[in-house]
Amino acid sequence: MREFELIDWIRQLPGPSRPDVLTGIGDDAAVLSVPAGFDLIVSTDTSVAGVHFPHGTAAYDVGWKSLAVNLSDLAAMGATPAWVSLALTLPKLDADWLKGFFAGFQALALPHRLALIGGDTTRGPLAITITIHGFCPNGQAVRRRGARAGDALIRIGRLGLAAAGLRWQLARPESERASPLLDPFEQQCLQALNRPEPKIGMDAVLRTHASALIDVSDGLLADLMHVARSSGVGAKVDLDAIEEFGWLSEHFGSSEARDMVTRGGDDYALLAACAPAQVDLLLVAAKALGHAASVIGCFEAEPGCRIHHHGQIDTVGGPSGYEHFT
Ligand SMILES: Nc1ncnc2c1ncn2[C@@H]1O[C@H](COP(=O)(O)OP(=O)(O)OP(=O)(O)O)[C@@H](O)[C@H]1O
Ligand SMILES: Cc1ncc(C[n+]2csc(CCOP(=O)(O)O)c2C)c(N)n1
Ligand SMILES: [Mg+2]
Repeated sequence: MREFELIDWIRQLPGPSRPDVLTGIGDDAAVLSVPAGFDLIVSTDTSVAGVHFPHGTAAYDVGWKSLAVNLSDLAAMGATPAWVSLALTLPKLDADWLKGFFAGFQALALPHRLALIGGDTTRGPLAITITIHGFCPNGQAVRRRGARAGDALIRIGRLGLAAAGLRWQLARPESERASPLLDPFEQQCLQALNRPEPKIGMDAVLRTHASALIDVSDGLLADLMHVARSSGVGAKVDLDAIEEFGWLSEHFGSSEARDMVTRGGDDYALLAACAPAQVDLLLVAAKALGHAASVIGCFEAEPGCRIHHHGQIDTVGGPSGYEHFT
């Protein structure tokens, strides 16, 4: 297969019919029409082999996760996704790998009516960069900066399981990392790492009831700190309210479990600030879509983040999540 054959093959993959794509793959640039009354919401995320996913990860999972992390950023704005562009850097053109990658990519793109509108293909160490575009009714995107003291802190999605999955995955030889794990809890954690479920489909509810939103990519505390700082408030997290902490403690002990839940990252859960009167509406909507959702703390006037655990209060200092270049 050659570069242009690959692009022709990508072009004929099934996609949703979207009248807002005036020109898609095949010209110097895509031509797109933003519906009247909506803001365009845009986000980019790169996934690099050995950095964002272990070497040896199944091609399907690489395709799924590269798109899932981008969908998660749009969910975290209360936006409805519409278009993606895909920049692929590949060490070689391997037809089987590409079929697997696009099967994983399409498994998310098709049900969410996402059109692939263009991209770029180059040779180099395996890396995937996706730019995702979506819409929000004018002025209604949910920002990081709207949390108020007294708001509840809600999580939508599991925390810490992906970090455990990463631990187990990195302990296996590269050649075995594309196969499932036998133990059901280990397999659940591996699934959380490789196939994060973006919290798409509750954008309207989030726009109505969330005062601030973020998705957890770097770690619960790191991303919570972004919301707290942007909003000019502080936050408290009750570790005992996160049931995964108990599950992980059984496997790793409470100190490592706490690190996985609070600093592990790769969760792609949403954190929402929400006025107490609206909490139940948000939780019901999230659970109706099958997501784990609960109140895990609250926002407070005092700046900084505090963790409550067994009646003890710790103030968060130092690195609180994943950082490149450390
Ligand atoms: N190289 C860059 N040039 C311009 N803006 C950037 C660059 N890298 C990041 N940004 C911007 O900085 C802000 C924070 O980026 P970051 O990658 O931390 O996003 P995030 O959504 O918090 O995290 P994640 O990428 O893990 O989902 C975003 O507005 C992003 O667009
Ligand atoms: C092999 C391997 N090593 C480490 C990790 C953990 N990890 C990498 S990037 C990141 C934060 C999100 O990235 P970004 O901030 O670039 O969006 C996390 C938690 C992984 N998934 N795979
Ligand atoms: Mg984000």
